[in-house]
Order: sequence, then structure tokens, then C-alpha cells
Amino acid sequence: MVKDHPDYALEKQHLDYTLKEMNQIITSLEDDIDKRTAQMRVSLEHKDQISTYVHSMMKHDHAEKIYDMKEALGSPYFGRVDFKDDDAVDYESFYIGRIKISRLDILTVKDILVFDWRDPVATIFYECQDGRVSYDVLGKYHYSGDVNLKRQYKIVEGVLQKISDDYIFDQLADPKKEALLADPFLTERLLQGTSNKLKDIVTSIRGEQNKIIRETLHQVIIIQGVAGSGKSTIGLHRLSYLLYNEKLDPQKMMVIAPNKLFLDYICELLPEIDADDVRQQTFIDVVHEITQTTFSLHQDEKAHLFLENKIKDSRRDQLEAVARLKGSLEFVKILDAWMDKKIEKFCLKLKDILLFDQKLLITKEQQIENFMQGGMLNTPYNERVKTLSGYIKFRVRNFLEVLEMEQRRKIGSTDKTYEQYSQQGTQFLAGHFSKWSCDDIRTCYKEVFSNKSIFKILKNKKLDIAFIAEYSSSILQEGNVEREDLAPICYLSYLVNGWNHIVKFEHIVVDEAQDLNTLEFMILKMLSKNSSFTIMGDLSQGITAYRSIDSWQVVMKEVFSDVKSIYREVNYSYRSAREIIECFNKVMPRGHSAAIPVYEIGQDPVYQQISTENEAVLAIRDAIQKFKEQDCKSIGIITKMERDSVSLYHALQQEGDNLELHVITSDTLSYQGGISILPVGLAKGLEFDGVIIWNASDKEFKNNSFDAKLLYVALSRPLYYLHILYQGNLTPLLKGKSK
Ligand SMILES: Nc1ncnc2c1ncn2[C@@H]1O[C@H](COP(=O)(O)OP(=O)(O)OP(=O)(O)O)[C@@H](O)[C@H]1O
Repeated sequence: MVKDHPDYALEKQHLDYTLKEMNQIITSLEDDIDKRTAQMRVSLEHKDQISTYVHSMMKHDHAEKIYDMKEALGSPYFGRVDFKDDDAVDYESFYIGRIKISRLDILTVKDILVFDWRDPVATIFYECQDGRVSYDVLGKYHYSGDVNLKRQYKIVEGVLQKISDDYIFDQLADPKKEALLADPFLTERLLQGTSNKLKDIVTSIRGEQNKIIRETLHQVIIIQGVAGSGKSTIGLHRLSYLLYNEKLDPQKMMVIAPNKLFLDYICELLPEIDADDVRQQTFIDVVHEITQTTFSLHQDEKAHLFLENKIKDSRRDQLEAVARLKGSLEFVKILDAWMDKKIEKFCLKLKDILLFDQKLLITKEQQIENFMQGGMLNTPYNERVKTLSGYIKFRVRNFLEVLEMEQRRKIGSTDKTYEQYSQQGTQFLAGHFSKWSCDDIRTCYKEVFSNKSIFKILKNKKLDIAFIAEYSSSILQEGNVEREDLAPICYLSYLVNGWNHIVKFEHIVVDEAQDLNTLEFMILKMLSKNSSFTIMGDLSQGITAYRSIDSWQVVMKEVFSDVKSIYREVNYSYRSAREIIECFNKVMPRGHSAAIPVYEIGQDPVYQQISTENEAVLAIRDAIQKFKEQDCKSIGIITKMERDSVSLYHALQQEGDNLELHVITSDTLSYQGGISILPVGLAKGLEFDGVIIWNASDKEFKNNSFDAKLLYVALSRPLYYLHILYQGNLTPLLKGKSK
């Protein structure tokens, strides 16, 4: 009972006082809006545009404040800390909420009734675990001191429902006690279940997460975090923190997510934390924007070969080698070499231009000098072409202009030369440059593979260049590209057209970053203004490792060696109950840090052997039924292959149980929640109250690292309940682990 808390009366009084103050602030703002409306009328009459503008801006600003303040009336704050700075005598109380609530004129800190969660002092609330804390303001001022109270509140519709400050005292009394399990507010929040969109964690950010959120700009932060450690959530909260504190333009901040479905999944969180205007894109969107071309992706044959467990397949090895090469910085050397060759070829083709009865000579050397732009290395090819054609046009027109002037001076002249030369000039200019510039980036990319000699510069002499060229050309010929072609195409467009149309980003958050390759990271670096990145991923979930990175060190060394970068690991997992975490920890690839649970549910995963697929359908229906009885709002049925999701969906539908089922395939753009049937590749990043795995047999999931990562992703999706179905024998990855 909240009323049993010894400070209930004081806290209730404080809440009433805060609400009263807030209502007063709202009234003052509304009064000011009325005054400004009247003043605007006067300004308009006097045609005083500046004054009109100022009043209108203030009105707009006040209206926003009123809106936020009214929203906050229901729950103006969620926390309080009592802090004594080392230089101070007394403790001071700071209340922390979703927005800052302050009187209109801030004269002292007492005029700030509630601090925004992104304000520097909120660090005291998030990080005080042992009675001491320190924090920085604007990276300049450093404060440290003692905390003797951290209090959390549940306030609903302006009514104080719960107070808790046991947590910090528990900690002080028994530092060995599992910190997270002792936090009742966090546990309550984690037991609320999940619906269909990712939620904010403003009220329960943990210390280790807070440190990442508040890292300074202009550095690369790489976060390796176990499944459910809050990587996606932290990355987005960091954007909100940077927007608030660094006053950045949201359009110059970007979050890169693996697919549209995932973007849809995070879309509700951004407005909740005031970050809805940041750019939300997939890598493919970025490529389209850079190249101003849309590409259709070829079906990923090697992904299928991996999924089908074609382990010792020579074609699979060949395809993997192609993907690895195209994703590496070695391939940049190939593209540079292609460009150099193209420039060389162009220069070799240039000849002296002799026009107008040999009266105008533009020498080959003059043309080369203009094309090479005095040795400038980074000029895009088409810009060189433009400069040279501009120079030739200028020389031709200049010749004709001088001739025309001379002719005009000879009054009454009947000389026809000017007209003839003018015609000749026009004809020359119309035809001379027709094949000079590279208009289509696809054609340029095709050319790369038609010139096998440039591949000789590769260090790895074992690569089958003939296969790489032939395979790539055939896909390009069909009008398609593979995912691995996109980054090289971007780089090529940089060499050929330049990226002047692209505005560089102040900060980029990359989620599921383990799925990118080195060259893709390099492209993102080229898009960033100050190499300011938050890169979040989990190598244990690297289910496209045949094409993407397998170590963060490689990214730091190869891509970001010239900038400040830091690497952190987060191993607490907030999504899943202890019982689920213990299960997925067992299939985690060797050498990776295990996830640490923070709460438990008291129900172990269920393992069920199935003989036929019909039986599987019945078992799934039963499991859904049980999950529903346990109040699951979202259920995921996860298969290894996409085609299995589709056939399972049809089989379940035929059962006619009136279950509302959603099948998720690579074409799905939005996530509906409810009961979803989906392949593991698309389940990555999502979460469900209950998950049914179909089918964890030894045939589907073999004892190799690719299958282990797939299974790890699938097993780490549920919050509370896991039902594992397998046909025949259980996968060796889980053998002996069932209870
Ligand atoms: N401090 C926290 N308080 C409450 N919930 C949290 C906290 N941190 C994370 N969570 C919850 O844990 C779940 C997992 O978070 P999130 O999806 O961001 O993790 P992730 O590391 O990106 O996971 P994965 O890599 O498995 O996709 C979410 O429901 C999120 O709200």
C-alpha cells in the first residue's frame, strides 16, 4: 500500500504542489498567448514584420509547452534523488520526469520543478548504485557527491500509486545482492508484456545503458550486446539525448535498421522520446538516395544454400567468396583501378581538335590538362568530363564571337565565313561529346567485371576471378544486383558522379550492425560529417556472417582507425525471463559472452517431439491456446525457412479456428502484433510474449555455427514462454538440454 510508505504524506503534498504549479504555468502561458495575439494584431497594422514574427514564434513555442505540460499532468515525474555535492553542506532533492517543468523565469535551480530525463542531473538517478555518483555538464563541469535517496514513483492520472526506495538501501546493505532483481519497478515493467511496437525505457534506464546514451558526439561507439540487452532501445534513446542536449537538426541524424518491418517496429518509440524527425532508413534506402537509382535485388542463392545446410557445397563456397570480396576494402582498390583505367583510356583517346579551316587548334595537351584538373585526385569522372567539354565549348564560342565582332567592324561586308563557321561550330558541339559522360551507374558497374585485368591487383591469388566476373555479369545482365553489390555501386557513384547532392549526417545510429560488411561501414563513414556513430550489434546473431563482419575489431581497425572509437559490451538481458535466457545461452556460439538474466517467470521452456506435420499443426494450436490463457498479447511462431512459415500459415488457417494469424515474409512492411508466423531471419530484432519454434530437429539445425546463430536468434525472441517443437530428433545444439 502506497499509504504505508513513511513519506507518503510528504510525497503526496509535493505532488499536489507540483500539479498546482504546473496548472499555474499553463495559465500564465495561455495568458501570454492571448497577449501576444493582441500584440501581433498591432504589429501587423504597423507592418512591423520582425515583431509579428517574434510574437508568432513565441506563441508557437508556448503552445507546444502547454501541450507537453498537459500531457505531463498525469505523471509529472517518475523519480527523485537526494544528492549532496562534495562542495555542498546539504542534500538537495531533484525530481526527474519525461520533460522539464520549470517556472517561466528561471532564477535559481528551485525554479526547475522537474528535470528532463536527458538533463545531466538525471544521471544521478540512473547511475547511483552505491551511494556515490558523478556527472558532467556540457562536457565542461564535473560534479560528484553522495546520494542518500533514490526514489521511484508510479503516478497515474495525477494520483500517487506507488513509491519505492528499497532498492538503493538494499544495495547499500548488501552489495552482493543481484542489483537488477531487487528493483521492483524494473521487474514490474518487464512483466508488462509486449504488444506490437518497441517501447521507451525512460523510467527504467540502467546505469550501463545510461553511460552509452550520454556518450559525447564525434566518436564511434561500438556496442556488442547479447540478445535483449536493449541495444535498439538505447540507440534510439541516444538520438533523443543528442537532439535535446546538442540541439542538432533531426534531419541530420539517421538510424539505419535492417528492413522496413523493423523500422515499422520502432516507429512508435521515436515520437515518445521526441525523436520522430530523425531519418529512419535501411541501407538500401541510403543506396537509392546516393545513386538516385533504384535497384532490384536478385534472390540470395547463397543464403538459401546456407539455410538448406549445404555445408560442403562448392558453389556455396564460390558465392561466399564473391560476397566476401565485394564487402571488403580490397574491392575499393578494384573500383579505384577501374576508374584509373577509364581516365587513362579517355586521355589516350583525346586528339588535337582542328576547326574552322585550321584556324582554331585545341591541343590534346590542353584537353588533358583540363580533364585532369591540374592533378586533382578526387574529382568525379563526370565532373572532369564537364570541365573539359566546358573548356572546348568556350574555345569554340570564343573563336566565333571574336570573328563576329571583326565582321561587324567591316561595315557592309558580304563575307559569308562567319555563318559557315557558326554552322560548323554548332554541328561540332552537338556531336563531339555524345559518348563522354557515364550516365548509368549500372553500366559502369558492369564494365568493372568486363575488365578482368584489374583484378590482378588482388592480394588473394586463389580467388576465381573468371567465376566472379561471370557470375556478377550474369546477374547484372538480368537487370538485378545482389545486396553485396550495393556498397560498391555507391562507391562507384562517388567516383563517377560525386556525392555533392548528399547532406552529411551529424550522427548515425546503426542497429543490427553485425549484418553489415566492411565496405558498407565505409560508405556510412563517407556519409557522416565527423565520424560520429553509435553502432549496435550482436555477433552471436550474425546470421548473414557469410557476407558480413565477424569481428568488431576489424571494423575498428579497417574503417575507423583514424578516429576515436570505443568498444563496450552489455550482457544483462532485459527481454527474456531467466528460464529462456538459460536456454538460449546454451546455443550461443563459443567464445561469446553469456547473457545475464534480470528476472524470472517460473516456467521452463517446453520441448515436444512431433511425428508428422499434421501433428505439428495441432500442437501449435494447443500451444497458442495455452499462451493465450497465460495472457500473452503477442505470439511468434518461428520457422527456419520463409516457405515453411507460409505453408504453416495455410495449414493453420485450414484448421478454421478463427485465429487471427499474420504471416510475415520478406515483402511485409508493417508488424501487426498478435499471432505472427515468420522465418527466423525476419524475427531478428522483434520480440513476443510467447514463442513456438518449428522445427528444432537435428535435420533443420545442425551442429554448426551458422545454425547455432539462427537458433540463438529464434530462442531469444520470447519474453516469457517458449515451446520448442521438433520432428524426429532434437537438434544436437539443444541435446541433453531439455528438461
Ligand atoms: N532498462 C530497461 N528497462 C526496461 N526494459 C528494458 C530496458 N532495457 C531494455 N528493455 C527491454 O528489453 C527488450 C529488448 O530490448 P531491445 O529490443 O532494445 O534489445 P536488443 O539488444 O536490441 O535485442 P536483440 O538484439 O535481441 O534484438 C525491450 O522490450 C526493451 O523495452
